[in-house]
Amino acid sequence: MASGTVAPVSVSKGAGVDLIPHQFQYHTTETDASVLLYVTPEKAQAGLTKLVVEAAQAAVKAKGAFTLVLSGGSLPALLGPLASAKGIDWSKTHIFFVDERNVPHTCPDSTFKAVQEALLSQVPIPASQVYAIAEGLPVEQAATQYEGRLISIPASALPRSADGGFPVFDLILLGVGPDGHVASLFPNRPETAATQGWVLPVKDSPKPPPERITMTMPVINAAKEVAVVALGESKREIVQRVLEVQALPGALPAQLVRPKGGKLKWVLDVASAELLDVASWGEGKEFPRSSF
Ligand SMILES: O=C(O)[C@H](O)[C@@H](O)[C@H](O)[C@H](O)COP(=O)(O)O
Repeated sequence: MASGTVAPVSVSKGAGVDLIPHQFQYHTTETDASVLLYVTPEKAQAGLTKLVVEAAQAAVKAKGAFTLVLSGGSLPALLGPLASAKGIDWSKTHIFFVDERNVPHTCPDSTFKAVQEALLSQVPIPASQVYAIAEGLPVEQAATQYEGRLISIPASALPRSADGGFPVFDLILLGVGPDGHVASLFPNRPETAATQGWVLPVKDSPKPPPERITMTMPVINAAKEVAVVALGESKREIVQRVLEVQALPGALPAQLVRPKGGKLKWVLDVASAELLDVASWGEGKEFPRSSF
């Protein structure tokens, strides 16, 4: 099929459908997102690795540094292949956490611990370039301390956005919870609606553990690129709601993820995309698409 032609996209679960990864602009009432749709979680993981490598190479070429921001949950377990990927200069890479549980780094709940085990322990990244939260502080102080560390990074390595002076990270990898939360920005919570500040404390989080720090939505939306990674059948309802259902502002925080000057990608597999009305993808909309 010639590239650029428009045709309905049918997504069938399981073998026999070779939906090789391609990118189409997927316009819904809610979100203009590029969807990277993979047949299996393994292919999605490979696609995610490629996405990170490409962002790293572009950033280092442009400014000599790559700033990568990670989420917790199931995301760290997907990062292993980055350790052997060609094209990432770890001496120029800086790792941050879009949110983090306010627990010791040795605690099983610690996202830093999960990322350390899955990736950082296998790559030559200088410890000073991994921005873990301070341990043992009250959560308000942990948030203030983390924000202070970000603010102290020179704009040469971490540029600031024109509107609001928020940090412009090169790539932020988000997960999405069943209630549509991203980072530790939960539905209808004041932190989610915050328009000021870079890092906020979260208490009584609906998702345990209860105390967290989180970057704010303006920081997420200042990024050059944001990828929301949602794989597997358990994500299919929330993926369909976020991408296809109009919700009140703040009710589905993932719908607030709209990087102003950047790219937004949803990394899905057939299982998580199963409920999407993909047939409408072809209705009168131009889909720059590779061949099937
Ligand atoms: O620290 C956290 O809990 C995460 O940052 C959180 O935002 C996570 O990304 C979502 O809850 C999805 O988690 P799963 O991918 O494990 O469902």
